[in-house]
Amino acid sequence: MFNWFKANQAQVLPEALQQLLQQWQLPGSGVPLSLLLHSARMEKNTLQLSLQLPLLSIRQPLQQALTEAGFSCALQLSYELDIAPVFNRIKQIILVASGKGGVGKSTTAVNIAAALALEGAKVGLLDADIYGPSIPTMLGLSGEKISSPDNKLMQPKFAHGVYVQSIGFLVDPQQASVWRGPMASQALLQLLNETLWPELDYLIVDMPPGTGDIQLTMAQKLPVTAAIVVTTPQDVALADAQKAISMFRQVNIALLGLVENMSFYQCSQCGAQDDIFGTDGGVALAERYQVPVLGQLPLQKHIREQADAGVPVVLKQQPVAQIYRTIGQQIMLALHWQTSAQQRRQPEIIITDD
Ligand SMILES: Nc1ncnc2c1ncn2[C@@H]1O[C@H](COP(=O)(O)OP(=O)(O)OP(=O)(O)O)[C@@H](O)[C@H]1O
Repeated sequence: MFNWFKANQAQVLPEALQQLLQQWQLPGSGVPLSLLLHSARMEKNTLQLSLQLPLLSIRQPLQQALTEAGFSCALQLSYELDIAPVFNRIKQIILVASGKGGVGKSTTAVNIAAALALEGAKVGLLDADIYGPSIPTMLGLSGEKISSPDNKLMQPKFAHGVYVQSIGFLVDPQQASVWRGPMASQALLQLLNETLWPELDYLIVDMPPGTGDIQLTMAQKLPVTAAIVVTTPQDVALADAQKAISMFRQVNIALLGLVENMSFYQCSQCGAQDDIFGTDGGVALAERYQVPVLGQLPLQKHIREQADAGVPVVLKQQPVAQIYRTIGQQIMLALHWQTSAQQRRQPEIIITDD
């Protein structure tokens, strides 16, 4: 249970407001807000909620619910992730993988990273795709070179709310694509180790496509929190996605779920849909392996255009942006439930006069 107020510092919340906060659920997921609260307090007509997750997207609907219930207070959201870092100042590392190339893994990684940043999270994105580091282009950073203030550690780039490091900033992609497993995983570890990452809640790693030696070694060497597999719905991609799921199971990395990309084609003119890669293949695969489907994205011109323009589509007023935001939120929630109870801060004791 959480605190309604901190003793001696603020007034007790009115009963009706306590009730509203008890009952209110996150739009979409239906998760009770009360499960995600550290504390709630009213100060100078501002309701201050300290959350266990960065969830800026709830501000507007919650404010609306408060107004509708007759509370005219302002709303202030803050968060504190009670998780011990897995690596230096990085709290969680999430791999984005695919069994097959070209299914939209990097596009998904970029949009998820930007979606988490929109929630107010501290996010990093590490582009480990030695076969085609496309993250710099997708974040408008192509041609950039990494600088090192102390000639030892590298300064990550910052774009659209995300700290970025890419193998593409450092080496010629032609050269990197012929690396063998140990070289590639060594380079990845170096990128992780020798970058001046600030404090991060989430570091998203865009893995090279496939399930071979390189991917396996990388997955094993990194202090990974969890993974996501991106697939398209057609049979050839699904067979490879299956291998990716097996690979993570083999090395005991928790799989948060599947993202089915290019689930259907959506015409940018008339909105008509067509299942050019088949229907719900990713959903069937997820069912078979008992993993959640985090989201289904259409094959849509806006997604590709925004990727080429260096501004992830999630930042735009597009219906598809909401799908990425939902995926981002699901990832945060899944990681949150996964975190062991012991790791979380114990709730503070409420001291009252009676
Ligand atoms: N849902 C989508 N709708 C339209 N275009 C998309 C979609 N997803 C990805 N693309 C486009 O498809 C191309 C490949 O995407 P992306 O680079 O993300 O794939 P990948 O799986 O990371 O590839 P690689 O195997 O090279 O790592 C890009 O041009 C991207 O803009």
